[in-house]
Amino acid sequence: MSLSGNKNFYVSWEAFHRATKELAKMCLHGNFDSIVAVSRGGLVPATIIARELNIRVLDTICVSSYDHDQQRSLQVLKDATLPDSERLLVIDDLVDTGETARALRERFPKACFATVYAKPQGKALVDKYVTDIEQDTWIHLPWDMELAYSAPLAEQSR
Ligand SMILES: O=P(O)(O)OC[C@H]1O[C@H](OP(=O)(O)OP(=O)(O)O)[C@H](O)[C@@H]1O
Repeated sequence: MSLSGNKNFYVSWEAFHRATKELAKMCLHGNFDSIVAVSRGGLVPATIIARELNIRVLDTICVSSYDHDQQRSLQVLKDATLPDSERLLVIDDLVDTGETARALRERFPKACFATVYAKPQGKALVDKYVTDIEQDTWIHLPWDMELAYSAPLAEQSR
C-alpha cells in the first residue's frame, strides 16, 4: 500500500491496529519465537504482533537519537538480552532516515526487522513493512495525539 500527497499523515488507534495486524500476517509463517521491541515506538506494535503470533518472549532495546552537526547520533540506553537469531523479530513503528534500522541490523544481523511504516530513505533496511510514506510526510502516531475540536470547513476558509 502506498500513501502520498499529504505532508501530515494522521493515524488513529484503529488504523494503527489494522496496519499492525497486516504486519503480523506477513510474519505469521516466519517461525518466529521471540521479539525485541525498539523503544519507544516499537512497544505498541510489538505487543499487538506478540498477541497475534502467540509469542510470549519479548525484550526491549531502548534507543535515543538526536541531531548533532547535521548527523543523527544514536545512543543505546538499554540493550536487549535476547540472543540474535533467525527466529527473532525486531519490531519498530517506522523507518525514516534508516539510522535506527542500520544500527539494529548491526546489533541483530540474523533477525528479521519489521516496521509498520517505511519512508524511501530507510525502507531497504527493513525486511517487512506495511505502508509506504513519502519522505517529507510527518507521521502522527495515535499516542502523540488527542481528540480535539475541528472548526467547520466554512468557518476555516473565512
Ligand atoms: O529511521 P530513523 O530516522 O532512525 O527514525 C526511526 C526511529 O524514529 C522513531 O523514534 P524516535 O526517535 O521518535 O523515538 P521514540 O520512539 O522514543 O519516540 C521511530 O520509533 C524509530 O525508532
